[in-house]
Amino acid sequence: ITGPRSPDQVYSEGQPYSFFLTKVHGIQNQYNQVLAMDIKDILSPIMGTLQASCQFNYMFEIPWLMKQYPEQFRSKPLLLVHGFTAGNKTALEIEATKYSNIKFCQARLEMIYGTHHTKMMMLLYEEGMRVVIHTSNLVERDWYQKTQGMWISPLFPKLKKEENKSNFSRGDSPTNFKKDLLDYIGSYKAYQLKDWQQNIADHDMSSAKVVIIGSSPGRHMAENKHKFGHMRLRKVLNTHGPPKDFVKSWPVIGQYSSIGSLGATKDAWLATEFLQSLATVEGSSCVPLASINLKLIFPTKDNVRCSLEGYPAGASIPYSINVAKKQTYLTSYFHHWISKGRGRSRAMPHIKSYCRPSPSSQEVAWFLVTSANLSKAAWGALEKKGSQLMIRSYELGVLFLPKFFGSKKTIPVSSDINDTDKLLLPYDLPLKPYQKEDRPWIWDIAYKELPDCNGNMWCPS
Ligand SMILES: O=C(O)c1c[nH]c2c(Br)cccc2c1=O
Repeated sequence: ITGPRSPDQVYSEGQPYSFFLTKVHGIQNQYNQVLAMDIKDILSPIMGTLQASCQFNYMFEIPWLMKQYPEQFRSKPLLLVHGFTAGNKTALEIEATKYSNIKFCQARLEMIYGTHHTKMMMLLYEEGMRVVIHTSNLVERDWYQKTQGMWISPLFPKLKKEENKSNFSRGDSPTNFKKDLLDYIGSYKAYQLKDWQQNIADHDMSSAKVVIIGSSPGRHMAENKHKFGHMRLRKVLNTHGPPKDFVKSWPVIGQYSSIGSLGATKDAWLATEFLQSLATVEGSSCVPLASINLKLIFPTKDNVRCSLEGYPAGASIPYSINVAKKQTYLTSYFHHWISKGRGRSRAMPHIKSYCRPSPSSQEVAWFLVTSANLSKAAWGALEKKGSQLMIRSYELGVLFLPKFFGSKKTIPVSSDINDTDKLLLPYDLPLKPYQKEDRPWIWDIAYKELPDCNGNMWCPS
């Protein structure tokens, strides 16, 4: 079909991977008609008759959010799960005063510098329940001219009464989606989430094909060491990852919109502990790391300057000069943000994704879309001789593994929107490495030499 599609048509065209990007204002139509959804599409009555919803996120603009729900759903119970404290928490509650259907759950953040990054919608319908795990804040500018990703679950039917009496794991999938989602939500230890835990338990999620990869703040040790963060990814790839010899020469790609302090050298965390997890293969995680080619995608200052939003796009790419100057070794890993295939080279990335592509770029051994940036806060850092993993923030993502999509060893990928039978990547392959004059975007320094596409300079105060 050519021309505008209804959300359910876009949804079915995106199966079986169900990985979509957000629509972008100001690019050619065809790039928004294929495998792209707006928040209004997700919340459309065509996707289900809403009874209640729960929005996990980091940033919220409540009046804007309410307008994204269809009129007839705006009075349905809405639970907002956030990480705000003190003044920010009060401000959020004041913003919601006039909406009597809104309730709050403040996620515990006991680790300093931790944030509640997780972005998830749980949608309870008359017809069943749907889960959306994505990368966009619930603010207008995150859904306007950025590249954002989302996984939209199937419509999970309600379990018949007698079925779910036994225990929570009734109606789970081969990927343990339901159990892992309940474990993640359980890690909040918040009574306000009890009803939604029950909603999950009450639904048949056996059709979920993705694996949950979450992060929850804390020091995770012993049997919990592989429950979250990069050790969770290591465990899942150890169990379900590619055969060692099959991917020997395959690179690993990290793509994100912010970078934390990763240590003074590549061997402090990035090229050792973190790469060890990303490069994990079936049956063993002991891979000679020096042989693995790690490629990082991060927008250059010119990518931002020439973007649809201009320099202001950089207000959502918070890489600070004080962090960057301590880790100039990263530049040798960096690659441009280029997304010609998806029409999004000028729609700056706020999506975070990781994958293991073949040298030919035709297939991947796995693909992960997540809220987790390139930071120890998000992925965790091993402590006490590797006996515990310290994570500061809440994060959530979904991992696509070949075996759960019926194929033997790989998932075919493309960035050409005509290949809708493949997993469509958010950026072009092969990647373009930084040249020596390229600089990563840094958000807290001035750019006064060249104006952006709106004729403005960037003078952060
Ligand atoms: O995870 C996210 O969505 C984000 C986390 N931190 C941010 C900061 Br700090 C400044 C501006 C934007 C973001 C952001 O978008």
